[in-house]
Amino acid sequence: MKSQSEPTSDMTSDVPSDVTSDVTSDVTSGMPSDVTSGVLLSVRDLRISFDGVAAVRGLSFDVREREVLAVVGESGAGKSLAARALLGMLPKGATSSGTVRLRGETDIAAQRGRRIALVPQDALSALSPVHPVGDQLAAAVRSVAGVSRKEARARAVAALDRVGIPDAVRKARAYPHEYSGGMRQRAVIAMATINEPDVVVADEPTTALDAELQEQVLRVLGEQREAVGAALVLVTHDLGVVRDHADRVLVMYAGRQVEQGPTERVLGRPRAPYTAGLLASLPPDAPDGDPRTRRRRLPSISGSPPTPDALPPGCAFAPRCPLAEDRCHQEEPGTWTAGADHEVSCHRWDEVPSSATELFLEQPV
Ligand SMILES: Nc1ncnc2c1ncn2[C@@H]1O[C@H](COP(=O)(O)OP(=O)(O)OP(=O)(O)O)[C@@H](O)[C@H]1O
Repeated sequence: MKSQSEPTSDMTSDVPSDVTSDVTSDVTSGMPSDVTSGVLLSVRDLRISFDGVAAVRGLSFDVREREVLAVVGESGAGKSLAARALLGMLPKGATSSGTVRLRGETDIAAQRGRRIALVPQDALSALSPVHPVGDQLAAAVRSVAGVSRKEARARAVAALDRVGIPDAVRKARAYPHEYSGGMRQRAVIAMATINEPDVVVADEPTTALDAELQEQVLRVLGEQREAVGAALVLVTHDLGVVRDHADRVLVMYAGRQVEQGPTERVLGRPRAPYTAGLLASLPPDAPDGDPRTRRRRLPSISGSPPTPDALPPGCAFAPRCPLAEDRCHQEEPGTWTAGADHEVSCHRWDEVPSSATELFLEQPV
């Protein structure tokens, strides 16, 4: 017998009800070409501000069918805001413009939980503490598919089993606080993928976990999104994760795109000094870290990113950039094509050396 009300059917419903989804308000007219070009999700000139201060400043990118797009950058770059905009889940006080289209549709909020789903940083925020996990998954199923309670329940247990929750029948009856951190994050992945969405947005999904669990959870996320054929937008500050898991990468700094393109191209031959700086900062013990960093002290990009209300003139990265020259401090760079499907926003992109990480390495002692 159930004494509590039905659990929420939408994993995003724990988000404050004051979220806005006005990002879709500026709808491009005409027939969306992305519907026929393998582009699932199309973002154009996304801008997000708080009290007139711009935190995301004109972001455009596409997510294609089944691809993994990583969004990477330091803290405050605007990654989470951009990710939330994809789901029509901006925080209170945010104003936005630009276009987000999912398979040509602009009413993203209506598609949340079915065609697009979130794996948040903190699993507890996605799960109700007062309902058993299995009930929450079953409710998510019933919100989309006209199936019986029994069938929804069976799908919930199967989903928990698929993400590697041992004794899924019993665990389905347990509450979130009875799960370990890693298990909770698996349950949230099960929740995000149970309705076979087209796109999963994972916002730093392993931040709260230790290193071993991080790898496990990323593996499970990869397996599940492949199993349901979804694309994945993976927000991370870790280029090691990008290299291991992403087909394409969007590098952000101070609310703007710095560089985007296929992971191999962007990390193999970064054209923006900022990307090179992030690469040079990969820990020396990272399996794919630049071997040169192992011989020297771990470098980092000196200084810290500006806050949105204190952006420097010109390129926001210029004060930290070893290649900055006068115009970098005066004019914001446009966007150039550096190769097939490879864009860069840097005045000096074609002068960045092939050994760009060297720009940030300390000299041997
Ligand atoms: N609710 C909010 N109210 C006011 N400003 C906000 C709010 N959320 C974000 N911002 C501003 O937007 C900036 C970008 O935030 P965002 O969370 O997208 O950064 P991020 O790149 O995801 O960083 P992190 O890796 O630390 O999560 C913040 O530094 C802050 O200045």
